[in-house]
Order: sequence, then C-alpha cells, then structure tokens
Amino acid sequence: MTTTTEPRTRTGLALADVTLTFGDGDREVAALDHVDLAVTPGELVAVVGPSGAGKSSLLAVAGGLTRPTGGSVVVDGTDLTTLTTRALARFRRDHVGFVFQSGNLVPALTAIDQLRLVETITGRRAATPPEQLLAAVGMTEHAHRRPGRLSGGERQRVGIARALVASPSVLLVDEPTAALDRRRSHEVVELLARQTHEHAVATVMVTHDHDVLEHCDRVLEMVDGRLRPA
Ligand SMILES: Nc1ncnc2c1ncn2[C@@H]1O[C@H](COP(=O)(O)OP(=O)(O)OP(=O)(O)O)[C@@H](O)[C@H]1O
Repeated sequence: MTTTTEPRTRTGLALADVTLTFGDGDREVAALDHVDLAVTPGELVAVVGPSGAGKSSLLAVAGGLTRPTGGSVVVDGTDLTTLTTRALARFRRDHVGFVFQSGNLVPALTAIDQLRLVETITGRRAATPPEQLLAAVGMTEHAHRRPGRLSGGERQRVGIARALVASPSVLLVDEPTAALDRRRSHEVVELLARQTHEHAVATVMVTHDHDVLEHCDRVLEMVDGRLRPA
C-alpha cells in the first residue's frame, strides 16, 4: 500500500449523443438512442423506465463496461471511448464505483474486510478510512460479520460503503432496493443521497421503485433507448 488517493478535478459524468446498437441489418435494436446526460458532482439522478428500455445499457456505457456504438462518455474530463481496454480498466477502477442489486459482496469476508480488499486491490489507502465509511452507513456494529449474517439492507449498505472506498467520481447503482421492504428502501436511498452529496459523487441510480424518488435530485425516464425528464 502506498499513498492516499490523489486529488483530482471532479467534473462528473457527461454522455453526449450516445448510441448503443445490437444486432445487424434489419434486426437492429437501439438500446441507447442518441442519449445526452450530464450529472454534476454531488448530484443523485434516478432513471426509471419499463423493462428493456435501456437502463442497464446506460449504466454499462456510463461506467465504461460497454463501449457505445457512437457518441462520447466523459468522466473527469477523460473520454472513455478513446481509452484502450487496459487504460479503461485502470480508469474505471480509480474513478467509477458500482453498486449492484444484491450487494455483490464476497461471501467469505467480513464487512470491514470487503472494504479493505478494495485498498489491497488498488494498492491505495482510501481517502476516507474503511472504518469511517462503515460508520457512515451505520454498520460499525456489524463490521465483523460476513454477508451471510447480514440482512439485505445491511448488505446494500456495505455495498455502498465499499463503492466509496476508491473515492469514485461517478457512482452507478442498479436497483438498490429490489430486495428490500419499504422502510429499508427509504433508508438505503437516503443514505445514497447523503453519501452522494457529502463525497461530491455524480450518481446515477436505476430503479423501478417510485417510492424512493423523493430522495433524488432529478428523475429521468428511459423509453425505447431515449432519455427524457420524468
Ligand atoms: N447483449 C445484448 N444483445 C442484444 N440485445 C441486447 C443486449 N443487451 C441488451 N439488449 C437489448 O437492448 C435493449 C435494452 O436492454 P437493457 O437491458 O439495457 O434494458 P433495461 O431497461 O435495463 O431492462 P430491465 O429493466 O428489464 O433490466 C433491450 O431491447 C434488450 O433486449
């Protein structure tokens, strides 16, 4: 382990005229159809929309997991579409955090070790210490529990804390409340909003849960690969 995370200019996330098409010839599907989206540091944007509308595609492209067919995806001033696969992986590791539906935790590791693993992988100490991040998500008491002994909401909270270890500029969150009851859903999204504001992260959350939209700064709707205000 070497240094803390270097300071960087956060400019958030900007997608411009992004298209993503699958298939060929007359059976082409535009998962993303000329999408423009700018998310500023400290802003939580929710994306709703019917199944198959392109929401997961949007997250995959915004986080550099999938290369778009056209357009640009700029994070902190770097256009991800211009990077080599190797450079993109490195950039993703340093600038982008992901939170998936199930929390995606490592079963054998305690909550605190999930966060420390990120430090080990990146070779960098977190700007905010793992203990502090766990405290921020209300998980100090369960820091030494493995995921099997945590509730769905608790796992999600650890997932959010873990995604913040690398001080990402962009946080991409897929259906964080899918497995949670109403009360826990509110808690998790409130927490996400607070962490987004405090850490100046540009966060995009895909959700089917209209109940939690009140905690978001902006709500967009995706229909047939197009993004519009909800
Ligand atoms: N790898 C792929 N190959 C071909 N078509 C794909 C692929 N991935 C997605 N699609 C198509 O792109 C469109 C958008 O899919 P996407 O998964 O982004 O939608 P979604 O809004 O996330 O749906 P859901 O809410 O059901 O998760 C759909 O028509 C889907 O069938």
